Amino acid sequence: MSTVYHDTQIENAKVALDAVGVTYGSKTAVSGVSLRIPDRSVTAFIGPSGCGKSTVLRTINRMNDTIDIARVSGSVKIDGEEINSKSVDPVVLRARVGMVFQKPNPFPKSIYDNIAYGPRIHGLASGKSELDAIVETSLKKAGLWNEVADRLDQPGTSLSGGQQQRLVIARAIAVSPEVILMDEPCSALDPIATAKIEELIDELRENYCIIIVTHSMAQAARVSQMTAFFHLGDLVEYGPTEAIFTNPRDQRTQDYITGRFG
Ligand SMILES: Nc1ncnc2c1ncn2[C@@H]1O[C@H](COP(=O)(O)OP(=O)(O)OP(=O)(O)O)[C@@H](O)[C@H]1O
Repeated sequence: MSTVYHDTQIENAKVALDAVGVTYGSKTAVSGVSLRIPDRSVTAFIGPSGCGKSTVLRTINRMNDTIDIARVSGSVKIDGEEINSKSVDPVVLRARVGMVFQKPNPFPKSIYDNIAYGPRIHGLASGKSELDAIVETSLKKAGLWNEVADRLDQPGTSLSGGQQQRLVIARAIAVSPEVILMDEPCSALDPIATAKIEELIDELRENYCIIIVTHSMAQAARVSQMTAFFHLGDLVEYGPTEAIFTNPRDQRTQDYITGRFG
Protein backbone atom coordinates (compact mmCIF):
# COMPACT_ATOMS: atom_id res chain seq x y z
CA MET A 1 0.00 0.00 0.00
CA SER A 2 1.44 3.36 -0.93
CA THR A 3 2.23 5.95 1.69
CA VAL A 4 0.51 9.29 1.75
CA TYR A 5 3.09 12.02 2.17
CA HIS A 6 2.26 15.54 3.05
CA ASP A 7 3.92 18.22 0.97
CA THR A 8 7.20 18.16 2.78
CA GLN A 9 10.57 18.75 1.23
CA ILE A 10 13.16 17.04 3.35
CA GLU A 11 16.50 17.94 1.96
CA ASN A 12 19.61 16.28 3.30
CA ALA A 13 17.74 13.69 5.33
CA LYS A 14 19.79 12.45 8.28
CA VAL A 15 18.20 9.02 8.05
CA ALA A 16 16.79 7.61 4.81
CA LEU A 17 14.89 4.33 4.60
CA ASP A 18 14.08 2.90 1.20
CA ALA A 19 11.77 -0.07 0.71
CA VAL A 20 12.66 -1.46 4.13
CA GLY A 21 11.08 -4.77 5.02
CA VAL A 22 11.55 -7.01 8.07
CA THR A 23 10.51 -10.63 8.47
CA TYR A 24 10.61 -12.77 11.59
CA GLY A 25 10.89 -16.33 10.31
CA SER A 26 8.13 -16.69 7.74
CA LYS A 27 6.14 -13.74 9.08
CA THR A 28 6.41 -10.34 7.43
CA ALA A 29 6.35 -7.69 10.15
CA VAL A 30 6.82 -4.61 7.95
CA SER A 31 7.33 -4.05 4.25
CA GLY A 32 7.96 -1.26 1.77
CA VAL A 33 8.86 1.41 4.32
CA SER A 34 10.44 4.49 2.77
CA LEU A 35 11.07 7.52 4.94
CA ARG A 36 13.26 10.63 4.97
CA ILE A 37 13.96 11.72 8.53
CA PRO A 38 15.33 15.23 9.10
CA ASP A 39 18.21 16.11 11.39
CA ARG A 40 17.83 18.23 14.54
CA SER A 41 14.20 17.41 15.02
CA VAL A 42 11.96 14.83 16.67
CA THR A 43 10.13 12.29 14.51
CA ALA A 44 7.39 10.22 16.17
CA PHE A 45 6.37 6.73 15.08
CA ILE A 46 2.76 6.09 16.02
CA GLY A 47 0.22 3.36 15.32
CA PRO A 48 -1.67 0.52 16.97
CA SER A 49 0.11 -2.23 18.86
CA GLY A 50 1.96 -4.70 16.64
CA CYS A 51 1.99 -2.43 13.56
CA GLY A 52 5.79 -2.53 13.37
CA LYS A 53 6.95 0.73 14.96
CA SER A 54 9.69 -0.85 17.09
CA THR A 55 10.73 -3.15 14.27
CA VAL A 56 11.31 -0.16 11.95
CA LEU A 57 13.08 1.74 14.75
CA ARG A 58 15.47 -1.18 15.21
CA THR A 59 16.47 -1.11 11.52
CA ILE A 60 18.13 2.25 12.16
CA ASN A 61 20.85 0.85 14.45
CA ARG A 62 20.75 -2.75 13.27
CA MET A 63 19.30 -4.03 16.52
CA ASN A 64 17.34 -6.56 14.46
CA ASP A 65 20.74 -8.25 13.88
CA THR A 66 20.50 -9.40 17.49
CA ILE A 67 17.24 -11.28 16.80
CA ASP A 68 18.12 -14.65 15.21
CA ILE A 69 15.01 -15.02 13.08
CA ALA A 70 14.86 -11.40 11.88
CA ARG A 71 15.76 -10.57 8.27
CA VAL A 72 15.98 -7.00 7.02
CA SER A 73 15.71 -6.00 3.36
CA GLY A 74 15.92 -2.64 1.62
CA SER A 75 18.22 0.24 2.36
CA VAL A 76 18.89 2.32 5.47
CA LYS A 77 21.25 5.23 5.08
CA ILE A 78 22.62 7.68 7.60
CA ASP A 79 24.13 10.76 5.99
CA GLY A 80 23.98 8.86 2.72
CA GLU A 81 25.97 5.87 4.01
CA GLU A 82 24.37 2.42 3.84
CA ILE A 83 24.40 1.04 7.39
CA ASN A 84 23.64 -2.55 6.36
CA SER A 85 26.85 -2.76 4.38
CA LYS A 86 29.36 -5.39 5.57
CA SER A 87 31.98 -2.71 6.15
CA VAL A 88 29.88 -1.07 8.89
CA ASP A 89 30.73 -2.31 12.40
CA PRO A 90 27.43 -2.54 14.33
CA VAL A 91 29.19 -1.62 17.59
CA VAL A 92 30.46 1.63 16.11
CA LEU A 93 27.08 2.21 14.45
CA ARG A 94 25.29 1.84 17.79
CA ALA A 95 27.47 4.57 19.28
CA ARG A 96 26.44 6.86 16.40
CA VAL A 97 22.84 5.78 16.80
CA GLY A 98 22.04 5.53 20.51
CA MET A 99 18.98 3.77 21.84
CA VAL A 100 16.76 4.27 24.87
CA PHE A 101 14.29 1.54 25.76
CA GLN A 102 10.92 1.35 27.44
CA LYS A 103 12.31 0.27 30.79
CA PRO A 104 15.32 2.19 32.06
CA ASN A 105 18.26 -0.22 31.88
CA PRO A 106 21.23 1.20 33.76
CA PHE A 107 24.24 -1.11 33.98
CA PRO A 108 24.82 -2.65 37.43
CA LYS A 109 27.57 -0.10 38.01
CA SER A 110 28.00 3.29 39.62
CA ILE A 111 26.37 6.37 38.10
CA TYR A 112 29.85 7.49 37.01
CA ASP A 113 30.71 4.19 35.37
CA ASN A 114 27.38 3.99 33.57
CA ILE A 115 28.40 7.12 31.67
CA ALA A 116 32.15 6.43 31.46
CA TYR A 117 31.71 2.90 30.07
CA GLY A 118 31.04 3.89 26.43
CA PRO A 119 33.76 6.58 26.18
CA ARG A 120 36.24 4.07 27.69
CA ILE A 121 35.50 1.26 25.22
CA HIS A 122 35.46 3.65 22.27
CA GLY A 123 38.68 5.36 23.46
CA LEU A 124 37.09 8.80 23.57
CA ALA A 125 39.01 10.12 26.58
CA SER A 126 42.77 10.26 26.97
CA GLY A 127 42.81 10.43 30.74
CA LYS A 128 40.84 10.67 33.96
CA SER A 129 40.18 14.41 33.76
CA GLU A 130 38.87 14.13 30.20
CA LEU A 131 36.63 11.25 31.24
CA ASP A 132 35.38 13.26 34.25
CA ALA A 133 34.52 16.09 31.87
CA ILE A 134 32.57 13.78 29.54
CA VAL A 135 30.65 12.35 32.50
CA GLU A 136 29.78 15.83 33.80
CA THR A 137 28.79 17.23 30.40
CA SER A 138 26.65 14.21 29.53
CA LEU A 139 24.82 14.33 32.85
CA LYS A 140 24.27 18.08 32.42
CA LYS A 141 22.88 17.61 28.91
CA ALA A 142 20.52 14.97 30.27
CA GLY A 143 19.37 17.34 33.03
CA LEU A 144 20.59 15.03 35.80
CA TRP A 145 23.84 16.58 37.01
CA ASN A 146 22.36 18.64 39.85
CA GLU A 147 20.60 15.60 41.25
CA VAL A 148 23.61 13.23 41.18
CA ALA A 149 26.79 15.33 41.32
CA ASP A 150 27.40 14.38 44.96
CA ARG A 151 26.64 10.65 44.56
CA LEU A 152 28.43 9.59 41.38
CA ASP A 153 29.83 6.50 43.12
CA GLN A 154 26.40 5.14 43.99
CA PRO A 155 24.74 2.48 41.84
CA GLY A 156 22.74 3.71 38.83
CA THR A 157 19.98 1.42 39.98
CA SER A 158 19.62 3.46 43.20
CA LEU A 159 18.00 6.30 41.21
CA SER A 160 14.26 6.74 40.63
CA GLY A 161 12.77 5.44 37.37
CA GLY A 162 12.73 8.88 35.76
CA GLN A 163 16.30 9.58 36.90
CA GLN A 164 17.39 6.18 35.56
CA GLN A 165 15.88 7.03 32.18
CA ARG A 166 17.80 10.33 32.14
CA LEU A 167 20.93 8.38 33.17
CA VAL A 168 20.44 6.09 30.19
CA ILE A 169 19.99 9.13 27.92
CA ALA A 170 23.21 10.61 29.39
CA ARG A 171 24.94 7.27 28.69
CA ALA A 172 23.83 7.48 25.04
CA ILE A 173 24.98 11.12 24.80
CA ALA A 174 28.41 10.31 26.27
CA VAL A 175 29.58 8.61 23.06
CA SER A 176 28.57 11.62 20.92
CA PRO A 177 25.72 10.07 18.95
CA GLU A 178 24.14 11.72 15.93
CA VAL A 179 20.81 9.93 16.15
CA ILE A 180 18.94 8.89 19.32
CA LEU A 181 16.23 6.22 19.05
CA MET A 182 13.69 6.09 21.86
CA ASP A 183 11.29 3.17 22.13
CA GLU A 184 8.42 4.30 24.36
CA PRO A 185 10.85 5.98 26.77
CA CYS A 186 8.14 7.22 29.14
CA SER A 187 5.85 4.21 29.33
CA ALA A 188 7.26 3.10 32.69
CA LEU A 189 7.27 6.62 34.17
CA ASP A 190 4.83 8.73 36.17
CA PRO A 191 3.49 12.01 34.70
CA ILE A 192 6.11 14.21 36.41
CA ALA A 193 9.04 12.08 35.25
CA THR A 194 7.41 11.91 31.79
CA ALA A 195 7.19 15.70 31.61
CA LYS A 196 10.91 15.95 32.46
CA ILE A 197 11.86 13.49 29.72
CA GLU A 198 9.65 15.35 27.22
CA GLU A 199 11.36 18.65 28.16
CA LEU A 200 14.71 16.96 27.73
CA ILE A 201 13.75 15.60 24.30
CA ASP A 202 12.75 19.11 23.29
CA GLU A 203 16.17 20.44 24.35
CA LEU A 204 18.11 17.60 22.76
CA ARG A 205 16.55 18.12 19.36
CA GLU A 206 18.73 21.20 18.88
CA ASN A 207 21.70 18.89 18.50
CA TYR A 208 20.43 15.45 17.54
CA CYS A 209 18.11 13.61 15.20
CA ILE A 210 15.61 11.97 17.56
CA ILE A 211 13.14 9.25 16.62
CA ILE A 212 10.60 8.22 19.23
CA VAL A 213 8.09 5.37 19.26
CA THR A 214 5.10 6.31 21.36
CA HIS A 215 1.66 4.96 22.14
CA SER A 216 0.58 8.37 23.32
CA MET A 217 -0.76 10.60 20.58
CA ALA A 218 -0.69 13.50 23.03
CA GLN A 219 3.02 12.88 23.53
CA ALA A 220 3.66 12.68 19.78
CA ALA A 221 1.80 15.98 19.37
CA ARG A 222 3.79 17.59 22.21
CA VAL A 223 7.31 16.50 21.35
CA SER A 224 7.57 15.81 17.63
CA GLN A 225 7.85 17.91 14.52
CA MET A 226 7.31 14.97 12.12
CA THR A 227 5.02 11.98 12.56
CA ALA A 228 4.88 8.63 10.77
CA PHE A 229 1.70 6.57 11.16
CA PHE A 230 2.03 2.80 10.76
CA HIS A 231 -0.74 0.24 10.40
CA LEU A 232 -0.43 -3.53 9.97
CA GLY A 233 3.20 -3.35 8.87
CA ASP A 234 2.68 -0.49 6.40
CA LEU A 235 3.78 3.11 6.67
CA VAL A 236 0.44 4.74 5.94
CA GLU A 237 1.15 8.43 6.25
CA TYR A 238 4.12 10.66 7.03
CA GLY A 239 4.40 14.40 7.39
CA PRO A 240 4.63 17.36 9.76
CA THR A 241 3.02 16.42 13.08
CA GLU A 242 0.52 19.25 12.90
CA ALA A 243 -0.67 18.16 9.46
CA ILE A 244 -1.00 14.52 10.52
CA PHE A 245 -3.07 15.47 13.55
CA THR A 246 -5.22 18.20 12.01
CA ASN A 247 -5.51 17.15 8.38
CA PRO A 248 -4.76 13.45 7.92
CA ARG A 249 -5.18 12.33 4.35
CA ASP A 250 -5.73 8.63 4.89
CA GLN A 251 -8.88 7.28 6.50
CA ARG A 252 -6.84 4.88 8.66
CA THR A 253 -4.85 7.77 10.14
CA GLN A 254 -8.04 9.70 10.73
CA ASP A 255 -9.60 6.70 12.49
CA TYR A 256 -6.54 6.17 14.67
CA ILE A 257 -6.09 9.75 15.78
CA THR A 258 -9.76 10.10 16.57
CA GLY A 259 -9.55 7.00 18.74
CA ARG A 260 -11.63 4.69 16.56
CA PHE A 261 -9.06 1.91 16.92
CA GLY A 262 -5.74 1.09 18.52
N1 LIG B 1 11.54 -10.77 18.21
C1 LIG B 1 10.43 -11.04 17.48
N2 LIG B 1 10.18 -12.30 17.06
C2 LIG B 1 9.07 -12.57 16.34
N3 LIG B 1 8.13 -11.67 16.00
C3 LIG B 1 8.32 -10.41 16.40
C4 LIG B 1 9.47 -10.01 17.16
N4 LIG B 1 9.38 -8.69 17.43
C5 LIG B 1 8.24 -8.27 16.85
N5 LIG B 1 7.60 -9.29 16.23
C6 LIG B 1 6.33 -9.20 15.50
O1 LIG B 1 6.42 -8.18 14.51
C7 LIG B 1 5.23 -7.40 14.46
C8 LIG B 1 5.57 -5.95 14.73
O2 LIG B 1 6.01 -5.84 16.09
P1 LIG B 1 6.59 -4.48 16.71
O3 LIG B 1 7.02 -4.79 18.09
O4 LIG B 1 7.56 -3.88 15.78
O5 LIG B 1 5.27 -3.60 16.71
P2 LIG B 1 4.98 -2.26 17.52
O6 LIG B 1 4.14 -1.42 16.63
O7 LIG B 1 6.24 -1.66 18.02
O8 LIG B 1 4.12 -2.83 18.72
P3 LIG B 1 3.91 -2.29 20.21
O9 LIG B 1 3.30 -0.93 20.04
O10 LIG B 1 2.95 -3.26 20.80
O11 LIG B 1 5.25 -2.27 20.87
C9 LIG B 1 4.28 -7.99 15.49
O12 LIG B 1 3.41 -8.89 14.83
C10 LIG B 1 5.20 -8.76 16.43
O13 LIG B 1 4.54 -9.87 16.98
